[in-house]
Amino acid sequence: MSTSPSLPSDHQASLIDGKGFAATLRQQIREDVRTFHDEHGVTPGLAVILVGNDPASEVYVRNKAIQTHHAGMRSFMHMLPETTSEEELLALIERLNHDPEIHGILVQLPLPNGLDARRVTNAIQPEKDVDGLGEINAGRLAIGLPSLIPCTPLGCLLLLRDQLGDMRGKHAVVIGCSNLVGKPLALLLLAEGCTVSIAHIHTRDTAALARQGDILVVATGCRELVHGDWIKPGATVIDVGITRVTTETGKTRLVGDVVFDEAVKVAGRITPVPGGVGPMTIACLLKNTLMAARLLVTGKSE
Ligand SMILES: Nc1nc2c(c(=O)[nH]1)N[C@@H](CN(C=O)c1ccc(C(=O)N[C@@H](CCC(=O)O)C(=O)O)cc1)CN2
Ligand SMILES: [Mg+2]
Repeated sequence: MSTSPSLPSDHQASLIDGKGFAATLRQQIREDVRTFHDEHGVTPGLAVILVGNDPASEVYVRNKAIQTHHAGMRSFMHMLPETTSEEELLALIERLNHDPEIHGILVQLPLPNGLDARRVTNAIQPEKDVDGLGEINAGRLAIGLPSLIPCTPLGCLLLLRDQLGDMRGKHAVVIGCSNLVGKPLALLLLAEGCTVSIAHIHTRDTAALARQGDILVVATGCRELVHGDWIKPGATVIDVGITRVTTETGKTRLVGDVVFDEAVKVAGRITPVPGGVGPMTIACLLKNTLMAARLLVTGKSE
């Protein structure tokens, strides 16, 4: 791979510190939770449901519980066996929907085979759907109404706003069109005034499209898909991928969807993996939980 003639040969992108940004956001949320409690006498409560024993999911839900407590909110964990039926899961969600101490509910994904994620996610009361994955919140986002926004795309948006400010007129290329990240993020960037292109499995020349992006977001789950020569010199690159790989020495490390060592020589700014987008996901979950509590208690979002 050769670097662009428009960049000095020793060019290095600046790193977008998602870990630091998320820590600051969590501290702000902690203060807002205290103020909310002082004003309304209510402590926001988040219910997290994990079905089965996926090791990565177990780590994520444990971190969600720890960070919920740190933010001054109440955490309610429901660890269900792999054998849980859809009816049992739906019955639990129905109970949580009616529980006044619970303001946010999420079901950790992926669900074990045999459980219909769409049906389960849709059973969550839209006002408590802090993952923003139900059809009501997804539909509201699509038509530009206020909604609970999925946590990872919200995290990407907050990082991009912090880095770039006004994004009107910028060409944002989003590679990946999942309901969890790519599609909602494309809609959020459209609302920011970007011209948005979405690349997916059938896109003819993804590299050529990617090279047009002032902003390039990669959320495919396909490790190190994007090479340095896919990136427009000076572009802002957001790498959403997280894949754990085992090195020759037997140790494990995380890699993104972007070949970092190549991208860093071309991009203007880039999120590292780990420490980029990942930490924003849980910080934004806490933000959504406080927002849901505020809406449920006061009927207002601010
Ligand atoms: N119901 C949901 N399920 C899943 C979501 C989600 O938002 N809602 N997202 C992911 C998993 N996830 C949270 O649930 C998550 C992923 C990554 C991180 C994170 O902090 N990553 C770190 C690295 C952590 C590590 O060492 O493994 C980083 O990138 O720096 C937090 C949360 C799928 N499921
Ligand atoms: Mg490759």
